[in-house]
Amino acid sequence: MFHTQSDVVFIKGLKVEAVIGVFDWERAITQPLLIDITLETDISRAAVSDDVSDALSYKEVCDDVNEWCKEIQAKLLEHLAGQISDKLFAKYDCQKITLSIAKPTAIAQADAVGVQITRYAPASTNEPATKDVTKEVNDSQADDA
Ligand SMILES: Nc1nc2c(c(=O)[nH]1)N=C([C@H](O)[C@@H](O)CO)CN2
Repeated sequence: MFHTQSDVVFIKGLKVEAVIGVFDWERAITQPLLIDITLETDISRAAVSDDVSDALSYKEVCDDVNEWCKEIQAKLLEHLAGQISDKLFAKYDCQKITLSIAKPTAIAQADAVGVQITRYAPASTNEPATKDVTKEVNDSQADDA
């Protein structure tokens, strides 16, 4: 089958205040995060109907991501990015997600530091988009103890 279109809904520079970081002092404060998200999704229906209920609403995504960042309170940006991408695939009809999360105040000598991930929708929407490494991590932490 030939694909004749490729559409995205994007969010640039979403500002979220959340607990994030590996150090003890970071667990006691909130820090700003700057988040960019690109969701590959078919916009044909919304383009014809002009009805937001047919669209993947960037407003709803912004509200969800803001809430999830505050809830997750991740240590690593990698963990936060993986969790958010899994949640986005579980809730929204999209084929591919590119997500970058920057910490603009983490390193004084840098404008921002962060991670960017690209993930494709799992074959079944019941599966997480990221490989489940929970057992590997638990086993290796048990070995270290
Ligand atoms: N690849 C990463 N490196 C680092 C992270 C991170 O989340 N991913 N986090 C930290 C600290 O929390 C740092 O932001 C404190 O300044 C260090 N490196």
